[in-house]
Amino acid sequence: MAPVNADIVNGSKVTSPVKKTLPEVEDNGKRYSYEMLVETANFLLSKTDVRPVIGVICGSGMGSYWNEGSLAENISQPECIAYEDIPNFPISTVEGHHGKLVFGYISDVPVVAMQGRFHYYEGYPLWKCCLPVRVMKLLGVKALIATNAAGGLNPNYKIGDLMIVRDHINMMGFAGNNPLHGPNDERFGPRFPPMNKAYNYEFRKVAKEVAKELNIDNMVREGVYTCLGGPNFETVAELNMLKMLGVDAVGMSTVHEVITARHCDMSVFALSLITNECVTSYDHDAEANHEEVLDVGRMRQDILRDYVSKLVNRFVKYLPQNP
Ligand SMILES: O=P(O)(O)O[C@@H]1C[C@H](O)[C@@H](CO)O1
Ligand SMILES: Nc1nc2[nH]cnc2c(=O)[nH]1
Repeated sequence: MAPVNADIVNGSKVTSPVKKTLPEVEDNGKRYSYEMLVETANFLLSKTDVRPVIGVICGSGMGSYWNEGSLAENISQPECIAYEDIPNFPISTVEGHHGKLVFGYISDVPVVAMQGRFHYYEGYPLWKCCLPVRVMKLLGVKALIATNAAGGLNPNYKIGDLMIVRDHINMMGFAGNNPLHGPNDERFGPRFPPMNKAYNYEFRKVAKEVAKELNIDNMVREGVYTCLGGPNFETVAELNMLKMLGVDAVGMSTVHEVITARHCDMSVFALSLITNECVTSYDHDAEANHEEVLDVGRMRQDILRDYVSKLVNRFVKYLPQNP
């Protein structure tokens, strides 16, 4: 047996890249009330004059890391608020991830973008990962655009493709892990919300039209996304099971955000960037890795920025009007 690495055992010379002080993510079962989130929303409204109608969640490689050309970095008249300065907000713990809300304008539409999202694998319960979605609702946001990086399971998908999410399979929910688990506050939405129209039909239709206009329809697909808890990537057997279930792309986010958004009656559009091919054979040498995810994000950031900017401009006419 190989000798134990004494440097690690005695802890004196550890060179691990892990941050020395890990952030606190435990919530000790404490839930945040409607009133606490109103306080958070009022704080944000007091810091900016922007009154966002569309919320954007930037996935890995789409502005959640420092990418100058990304969508998040190209919001006009930006006003940024760090998560750590926002009352009741979690903080981003993913190494290299930004953690800020960006208020401003995309195609002249007032928006708020999350530059860095919260993942279950960071240690946050699902309801806390989705807390910003409820805050967006209280800010007046009517539609959510959630983007993510995902592994392509559909054999026709290529690295760098974009997948409009038609539907999802809530794998974590099958095991009872749901962002709506626990007491329901009707001020957000009903106890038993439907999910069969989770991804807005008009938005998906417009997204396909815009893909044609931008001449990127050859790389834009439409399919089913699933979220697993992560942080490990999947085994060959797991991926083959998901394939049988009809999953086209696999990631670690979005599903719970979409459930939370639909619960409070926001319209939803979601887009996956296919960053890697899911390995469904034991003969295949490739291994999924986060660097590849980021590299493909960088490679596609200009296209994503232009695509999502145009979508924001077109979605605006489908937003529900105030009574
Ligand atoms: O935030 P998203 O869903 O884009 O991030 C995916 C899932 C993991 O955080 C990461 C894996 O590389 O990409
Ligand atoms: N679960 C999962 N998340 C990803 N995010 C980017 N690629 C992948 C993948 O292959 N699997």
